[in-house]
Amino acid sequence: MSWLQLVVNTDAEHVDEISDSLTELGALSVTWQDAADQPVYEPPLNTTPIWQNTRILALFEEDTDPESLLLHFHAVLSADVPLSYELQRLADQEWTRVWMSDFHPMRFGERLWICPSWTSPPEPDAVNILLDPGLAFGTGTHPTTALCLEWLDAQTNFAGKRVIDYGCGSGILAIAAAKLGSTENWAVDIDPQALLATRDNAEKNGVSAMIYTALPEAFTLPQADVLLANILANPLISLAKTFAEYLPAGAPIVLSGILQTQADMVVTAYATYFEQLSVTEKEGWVRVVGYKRG
Ligand SMILES: C[S@@+](CC[C@H](N)C(=O)[O-])C[C@H]1O[C@@H](n2cnc3c(N)ncnc32)[C@H](O)[C@@H]1O
Repeated sequence: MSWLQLVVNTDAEHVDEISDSLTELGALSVTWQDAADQPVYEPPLNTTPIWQNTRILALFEEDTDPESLLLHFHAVLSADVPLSYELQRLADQEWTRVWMSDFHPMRFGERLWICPSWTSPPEPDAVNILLDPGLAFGTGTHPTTALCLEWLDAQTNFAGKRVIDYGCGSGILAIAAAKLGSTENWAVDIDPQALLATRDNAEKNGVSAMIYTALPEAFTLPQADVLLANILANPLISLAKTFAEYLPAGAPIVLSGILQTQADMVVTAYATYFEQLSVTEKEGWVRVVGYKRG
């Protein structure tokens, strides 16, 4: 099985517009990464620095016609969007191999470790999550994931909790929550591939019994104790009211995937339903944490 991958380099301001366009064009998944953190695809030396800020990876079915895809891509974007791009054929195996060379155990906060399965956890008594890179986003290398993992690590009262991981990708946040003691963890994603990856990763970590997966349209839940969502700013803003309905008064919400320049608009959208909103920055990305109003 192979995939057609469109790799787009752009500046941080245009991530949302381009990601939305790629979704509109039928991408199976759209993920992004800070180019500086990702040595796999070195930017060409003559690339304007601003275009190197962010790299968007969009995966399409293998039988997608590349010419028609590029034609439509240009048609849906505004003419002044700064970008460079490259089309690649990607086999599942290749995807895994390129990441393996750059993936090593990483610690988040005091006790949470993400370890690839081919390494030995450096601290066997820590909370170790075994996670291998795959097609779904979420290995901990991206600051947006790291911000959520650091928040999770700082929680001391997860025993018996019900958690929602909205935009679960690899399931990394739901699995971390389960390993920290929460008993019912709902992993939700628009991408069926992410739900498969989450189930697979949950099994490898021995927490399958605590993880439930669902597409957003199939997801109904009375209320949870915590909601984490690492998706882009625009979907987060659209989902503010829905998320508020999933939480009782006083329950925390953790939002990530937000550029520093977008923090104010996310805070404004959530202030209607949540209070004590705080913003934490990491490498140009922010996490917003708040508590459901009473
Ligand atoms: C940046 S990844 C986050 C993955 C993982 N939770 C992490 O923290 O690393 C965002 C995920 O959200 C999913 N997603 C994007 N928009 C969504 C939406 N409106 N509803 C549910 N999932 C969405 C994407 O398919 C992707 O898997």
